[in-house]
Amino acid sequence: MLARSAVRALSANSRTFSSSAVRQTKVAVLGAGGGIGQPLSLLLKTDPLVSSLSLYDIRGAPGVAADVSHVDAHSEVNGYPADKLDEALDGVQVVVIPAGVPRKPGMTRDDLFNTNASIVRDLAAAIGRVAPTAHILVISNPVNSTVPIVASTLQKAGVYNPARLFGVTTLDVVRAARFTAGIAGVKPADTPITVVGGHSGATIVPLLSQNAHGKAITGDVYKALVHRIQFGGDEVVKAKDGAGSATLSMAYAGAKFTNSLLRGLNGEKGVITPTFVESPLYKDQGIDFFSSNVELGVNGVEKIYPLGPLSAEEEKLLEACLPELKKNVEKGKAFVESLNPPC
Ligand SMILES: NC(=O)C1=CN([C@@H]2O[C@H](COP(=O)(O)OP(=O)(O)OC[C@H]3O[C@@H](n4cnc5c(N)ncnc54)[C@H](O)[C@@H]3O)[C@@H](O)[C@H]2O)C=CC1
Ligand SMILES: O=C([O-])CC(=O)C(=O)O
Repeated sequence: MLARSAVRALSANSRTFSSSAVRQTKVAVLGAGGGIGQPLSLLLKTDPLVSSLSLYDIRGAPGVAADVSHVDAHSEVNGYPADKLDEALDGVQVVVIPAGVPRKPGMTRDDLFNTNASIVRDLAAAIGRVAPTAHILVISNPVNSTVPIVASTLQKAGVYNPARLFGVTTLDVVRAARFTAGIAGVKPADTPITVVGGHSGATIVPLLSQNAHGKAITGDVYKALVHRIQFGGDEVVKAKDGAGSATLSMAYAGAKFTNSLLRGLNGEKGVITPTFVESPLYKDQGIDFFSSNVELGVNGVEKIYPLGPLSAEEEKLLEACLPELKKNVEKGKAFVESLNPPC
């Protein structure tokens, strides 16, 4: 039988081993009381790479936290009301932001700008102050503008690191895989589709030709598939008929992207997925942010991949994407600059 002191030493060692083998991460959700925030918080609670969850909202976060905290996963959960943003951000390494208003039928994502721009800017300023090295995952629309708003806000605060800022475009990737698989009669796992550009209508560019099943889809079926991927959000807004936009599929996509980032931060190699980041790909055309395949690693963005071979149709989609994306990105940057123009 082992002496009691030897047992204590062994269990101390195994604790040390397990905590260094898998880095556990404190994650905050800002907007945790909302349609996306609630199911996203639940899914993050079940992610073994999350050690602690900080749930913040101007309404209802302590209740959501009390509820989610009963799930028998190991992470601890705390909820913070409107006046406790700084406490919610204390010590977090990853912040996911689904705060802001969703669309109603007849609206574009850009119609959300007037309300969501200042919400996202204020949250970014708090992150810059309290958790300046956190990785920030922006869900709030219009993503094409809210990501530049976060970047410019952090830049002003002198703490911007482009390797740590991500627009979450995973729902486009999820939809592209699902819709393509449905047409091809295969599993979504067989139709991983790279989606590039931005996250609204014509700025969403699915590269179907890079997948064997996607490439086989042509003519009117191809056109309808591209339209459905680009306007999948509108499909949900219409079906919800005034009650908001995609929440459950977005929570799934948000949890999926967060898990990819956490795996990268943990040192896993080869974690590659599309995300909207500061990118060199179209900087020569004045577009600072672009979504393409990105390798995620210990520093966040490790490598930004070029688009690869495009079909003639995809070249045209890209041509339509770039001017609209440029406008959206510039609008976000101008919003922050206009508040305090550079001398
Ligand atoms: N990136 C993407 O693919 C997608 C983005 N979205 C966007 O996500 C956002 C949220 O959508 P839903 O959850 O459906 O809306 P929701 O209205 O159900 O929830 C938003 C939550 O944000 C909270 N909030 C508002 N101001 C806040 C602040 N200053 N600080 C913290 N929390 C604040 C509200 O109290 C509310 O609980 C919308 O802008 C929507 O367009 C939605 C689907 C997909
Ligand atoms: O369509 C919306 O407003 C919400 C969204 O971004 C999406 O579902 O892709």
